[in-house]
Amino acid sequence: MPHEARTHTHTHDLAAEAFEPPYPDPAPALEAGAGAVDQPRVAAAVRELLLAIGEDPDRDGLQGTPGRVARAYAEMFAGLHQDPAEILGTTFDIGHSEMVLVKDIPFYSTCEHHLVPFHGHAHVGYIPGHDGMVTGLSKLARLVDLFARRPQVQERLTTQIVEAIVEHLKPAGVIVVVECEHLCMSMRGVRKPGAKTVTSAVRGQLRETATRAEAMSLILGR
Ligand SMILES: Nc1nc2c(ncn2[C@@H]2O[C@H](COP(=O)(O)OP(=O)(O)OP(=O)(O)O)[C@@H](O)[C@H]2O)c(=O)[nH]1
Ligand SMILES: [Zn+2]
Repeated sequence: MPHEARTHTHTHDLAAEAFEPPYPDPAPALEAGAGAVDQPRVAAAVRELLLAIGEDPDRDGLQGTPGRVARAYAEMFAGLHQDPAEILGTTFDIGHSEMVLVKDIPFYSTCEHHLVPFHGHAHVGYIPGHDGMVTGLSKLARLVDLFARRPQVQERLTTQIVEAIVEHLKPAGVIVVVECEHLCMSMRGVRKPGAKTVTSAVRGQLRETATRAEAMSLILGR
């Protein structure tokens, strides 16, 4: 199983303890969005799907499956109905102007091509803007989940996280690195279990060679 998210800051005076724990975290925002997936419609479609693959949706083991899948989809696609502004609306003015990085954030997403999972870790770092505003550490992990809980491709997931931070935190720089295994490449198709795809998106000061190298060494130093 994925290891726990860890946090690096340049200075020890950043009172990380004062914030919420970065991960794991109950997700009330997830429940708020769950109602927006049309569960009866999903259940009807799953029943149809079972018939289409040659199964009997009325046999004992499958009777509850359409409803179960509908509830699972409400959770897995809740991010379609959530607004990043609500997550990143909580900011703290602590006058911190050094890099903050939450790394090894585990997540699960769904490949939009095959509707099977892809999963891995996201590393999210930023340098606060001139106003020194930071967000709660857990909010970065929530942001990853928000965009992961949609039909996705890894590249878009990566840039959506970066762009949301740019838009809502107005930071001096942002870096997001995402590493995943795609089950559509493992369990079917080309069948290469263990192959990892790494994507990154970088904005602002973190594009500069030295700052970027520092972020990457923090991300890679396990
Ligand atoms: N760029 C990108 N490609 C992805 C992602 N997830 C899945 N894919 C790829 O999407 C492609 C879809 O290709 P198609 O040829 O339309 O579908 P397919 O016949 O099922 O392809 P195979 O997986 O090669 O069997 C595949 O190459 C997948 O590996 C992703 O997050 N990013
Ligand atoms: Zn796929």
